[in-house]
Amino acid sequence: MTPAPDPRTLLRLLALLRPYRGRLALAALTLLMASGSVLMLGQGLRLVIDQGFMASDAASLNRVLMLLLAVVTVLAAASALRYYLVTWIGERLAADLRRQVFDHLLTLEPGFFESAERGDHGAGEITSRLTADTSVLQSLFGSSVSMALRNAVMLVGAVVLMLITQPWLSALALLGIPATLLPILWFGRRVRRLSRSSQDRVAELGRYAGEALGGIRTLQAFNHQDVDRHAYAQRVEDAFDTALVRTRQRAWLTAIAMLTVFAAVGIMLWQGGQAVLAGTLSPGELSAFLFYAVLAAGAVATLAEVAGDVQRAAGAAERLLELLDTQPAIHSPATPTPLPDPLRGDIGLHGVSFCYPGRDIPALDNVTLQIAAGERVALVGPSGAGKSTLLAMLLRFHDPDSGYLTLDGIDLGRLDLQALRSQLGLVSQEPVLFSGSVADNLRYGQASASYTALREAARDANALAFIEALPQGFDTPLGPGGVQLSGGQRQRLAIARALLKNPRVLLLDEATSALDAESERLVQQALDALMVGRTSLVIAHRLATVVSADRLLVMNDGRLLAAGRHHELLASSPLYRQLAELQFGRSTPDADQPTSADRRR
Ligand SMILES: Nc1ncnc2c1ncn2[C@@H]1O[C@H](COP(=O)(O)OP(=O)(O)OP(=O)(O)O)[C@@H](O)[C@H]1O
Repeated sequence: MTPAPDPRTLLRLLALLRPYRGRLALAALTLLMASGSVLMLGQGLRLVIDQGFMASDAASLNRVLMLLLAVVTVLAAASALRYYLVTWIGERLAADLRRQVFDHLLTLEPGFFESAERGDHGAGEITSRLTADTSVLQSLFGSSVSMALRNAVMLVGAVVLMLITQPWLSALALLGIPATLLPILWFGRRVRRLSRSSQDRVAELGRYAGEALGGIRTLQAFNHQDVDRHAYAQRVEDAFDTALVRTRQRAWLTAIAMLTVFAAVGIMLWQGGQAVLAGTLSPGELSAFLFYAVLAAGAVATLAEVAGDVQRAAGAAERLLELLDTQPAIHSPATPTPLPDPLRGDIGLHGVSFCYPGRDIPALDNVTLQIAAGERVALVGPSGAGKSTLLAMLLRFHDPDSGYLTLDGIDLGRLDLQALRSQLGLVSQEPVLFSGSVADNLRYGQASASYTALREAARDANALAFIEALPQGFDTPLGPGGVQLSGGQRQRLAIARALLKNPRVLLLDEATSALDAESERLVQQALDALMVGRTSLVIAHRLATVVSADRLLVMNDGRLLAAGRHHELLASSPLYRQLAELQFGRSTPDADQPTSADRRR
């Protein structure tokens, strides 16, 4: 059972409509005019029968028919305007909400989305709130609310007019309406529930097929077709069975609805007919009465249906408002400390500890570390040592549980978040490229970059040749439906993007993915160009970086175990020796290779 909607939620939704007060008032007016016109039709019917047909008065008949034509014209105009205004308001509300929610989502820290993915709602839940829940609200305000109001007005109007026409027959009708509607509503609810479960089954079919086709290479490589064919067939039959149950109920509903509605009309005709024969009711009055009774019954049925929609919408509204109420855990301070200009780019970690929510082992455990401006530092350590977490803390994707990080001696928490991030260039292991052209993706680094600047960055990142070989060069679309790039090409685009950003500090998560020797050389050259003159923290997976870094930091289980040059660590750190042996084999590379500091000299 859905809980009753919280009135505060509805009030907050109404607050969203405040800017559109004028249109709302106009919509209410057209609604009243349309409902009033419908009610007048009943009176028109009475006059046509009593003054036209029964009195055999052609002139009256014509007059009444002309009047009715005028009423119908008002009804048509008011209904069209009402439909337009109400739909406009619904669409506008959904558009406003979508923008508000998306803008707000962009301010939330990455951890929020990760915990939502791991949570019981499942991945994609937030995007579904953005599309599905806003659509529910759009249909609530775009039709359900106006339907409810229109039917409420008609119900009240019809009942009043029935009572005026014939009180005792009205009493009979008012008892008859619930008796007629109850079985219909009961069946209707069942059918709706079954429809929903039928839709769920069909959605499950879509999900299954999507996953199977999305992973078609793996599926075929493992000869999994028979299992999938069988599993899919079972789901299809499931969906069919559910649809059949629904159809059976729906067939019953149709029969019962026809039977009860016509029985009720029959009873009223019989009772009303007696009154007409006795001369206490005119034939026109009886017709108008029946018209109102059917109108009232229709209004009650619609109201019952809309009540369900409102409850569903209340759930959607609550979820959306909850999202809007989520405060970003990571934000800029009210009065941020300005970054020094020029920024040196030295970094400090002071007793930093951090544990991911829901994990009890710390990802970083009391790490203290100073990195000088311009220093090239490589982070090494086994998988899960906390290397990526350390980079993420510098970007303030997470804040430490204890301790603090500094840039040029200033606590990161005291800096404006955008100012901080504008000084950090991130090239991750599997760079994310967005839909849009190559140029659009490069301009993530610098929105206003000229074509010449793009070319220069691409050239320094060893990406120019392959970009120019693409069908439309810098304008080639990437992402879904666009051109697919290789791992090495993506990396070089990401490097060009970081070059355009021109940050003081570079955070590199080197690609471990199987780059061939040529791509690896091109990527490494590009990285070397990128690192010149900047403080760089590199998660090192590759031999070249390990030996050429100014300093290597050995991490394990979130702790910083040792720091030093390659040959120093070979002597002092058993873990490093072990890692080096794994990477280089028994024969370690020439320890006397020049470091970047040497190269600069
Ligand atoms: N988003 C997350 N939520 C929960 N735990 C996480 C998350 N990211 C990382 N961890 C955990 O934190 C620890 C450190 O992970 P981290 O990714 O920093 O290690 P790493 O040294 O970069 O490893 P790799 O070299 O494999 O990328 C691991 O135990 C990991 O399981």
